[in-house]
Amino acid sequence: MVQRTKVFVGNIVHCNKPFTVQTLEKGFVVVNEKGKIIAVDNLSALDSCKDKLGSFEEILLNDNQLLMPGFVDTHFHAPQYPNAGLGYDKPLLDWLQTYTYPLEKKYSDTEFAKTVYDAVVKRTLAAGSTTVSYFATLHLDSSLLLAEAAIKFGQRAFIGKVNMTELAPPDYVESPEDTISNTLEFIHKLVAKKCHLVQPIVTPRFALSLDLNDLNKLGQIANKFDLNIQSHISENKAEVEMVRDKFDDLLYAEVYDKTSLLTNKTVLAHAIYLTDSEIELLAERSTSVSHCPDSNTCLKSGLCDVKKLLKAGVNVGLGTDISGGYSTSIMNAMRSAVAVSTHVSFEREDYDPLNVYDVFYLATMGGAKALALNHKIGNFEIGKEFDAIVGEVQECFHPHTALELLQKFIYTGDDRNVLQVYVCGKRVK
Ligand SMILES: O=c1[nH]c(=O)c2nc[nH]c2[nH]1
Ligand SMILES: [Zn+2]
Repeated sequence: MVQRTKVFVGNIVHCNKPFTVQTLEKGFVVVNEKGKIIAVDNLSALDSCKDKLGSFEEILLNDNQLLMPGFVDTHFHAPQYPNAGLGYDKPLLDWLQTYTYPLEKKYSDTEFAKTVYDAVVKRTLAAGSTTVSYFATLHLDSSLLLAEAAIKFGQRAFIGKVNMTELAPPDYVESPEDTISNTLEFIHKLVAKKCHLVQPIVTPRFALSLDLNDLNKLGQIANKFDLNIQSHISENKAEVEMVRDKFDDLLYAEVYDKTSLLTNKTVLAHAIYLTDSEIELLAERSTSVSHCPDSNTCLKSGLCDVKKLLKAGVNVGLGTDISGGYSTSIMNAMRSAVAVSTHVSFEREDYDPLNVYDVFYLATMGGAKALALNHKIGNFEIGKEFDAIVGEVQECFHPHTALELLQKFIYTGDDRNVLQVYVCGKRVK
C-alpha cells in the first residue's frame, strides 16, 4: 500500500552530530510516500513548506510529547526470549550449557519458533526498537521464520543463523560442512524475500564455537556477499582464558582479525576485557561494540568501560542481549549504561561517566553506525528513511523544555510511553 506524505509537528530531538542532541522546540519533519525525510525545520517555515506539498496527513504532537529517532538494538538473541529473567545464578559458560543451549535446541520445532518469534518482534517494536540485530539458532527453517516475523510486523532487522560446531551438546552443533552450506542457503533464501528492511548477518556464535578454518570461511562469505557480521568478544574472564588456550596465545580480537571477521560492518557484543592493543585493532578496522550493560550485570560478567572504547575511537551501540539481559527495552539499556558508567567512575580519578544524552546517541546513531546503517537511519537528516518514535511523558506538572522531556522520557519511561512507532515512514505501533 502506498503511504501518504506525513507532516509531524511538535518537539523534535535527535543527534545531528556525535554526542550532540539537537532540539527543535516546535519544529516539523516531512516524510514522503516512500518513507524518506524530505524536510526538517522550525515552525516558522511550516506554512511555506505545506504549500509545496500535495495531500498529506498531519500528526500534531502535544506539549508533553517528543518525536525522536527509533531505537537500535544491536544485540538480541530472539530464541532466548522465553528465558528472559531466568537463570542468572550461573556465569556465562555454565549458563550457556545449563539454560541457553537446551532452550535453543527446541527451535527445531518451527511451530514453537513461530510463536516465540512473533512475540519477540511485537514486543521489541512496542518498546520502540525500530531496528534489531537478532541472533536466531542453528536451525535454517526457524531462522527464516524470525525473518518472516520482522517482515510481517514491519521491523528493520538483521537476522543471523548462528554458526556453532563445538563446545555445545552433541545434538546442538552442526558439522563444519553443514554450518557453511546451511549459512549459504539461509543467505540466499532470505535475500530472495526481497525485503530491503530485513537482511542476513553472518553470525559465528563466539570464538569458542568454531575453529580457525570455519571462522575464516564465514569471513569469506561476509566479504563475498558484502554482509554485516555479529559475534561476541571478551565477555567473561574464563572465556577469554579459554580463547587464549585454544588459539595458541592469539588475543581474542586477533582471532577474528586473522579470519577476516573484523570489518566496518562488524558488531561485537560485550568487549569488557579487551587489551589496549585489541581496542586499537577494533578502532583501526572500524569495528563496533554492542554494549549490553544488563547482561553484563546479570551474568556477573563485569563492568565495561565504554568511555575508554569511545576515547580510543571505537563506535558503540547498545544491546539488550536477551536473555543474558532481562529487558527487551533499549530505554532500560540506556539507564543501565548510565548506571554502569557511573559505577566505573567511582573507581577512577577524573572520569566523566556517560550521561543521559550520551546514551541517547548510543541508542540511535551509535547503533545505526554499528550496523553500518548510519547513511540510512539514526537521526532526522534529510534523505534518510524515517524510523521514529512519538514518546510521551505522562504526568507533567509544569511545562518542560524538549531536553527536559527527553531526560524524563529516558529515566521514567517504558513502552507505555512509546505511543507511536514508524519504520521507513510506515506506522507499526
Ligand atoms: O551473552 C551471551 N549470550 C550468548 O548466547 C552467548 N553465546 C556465546 N557467548 C554468549 N554471550
Ligand atoms: Zn549475546
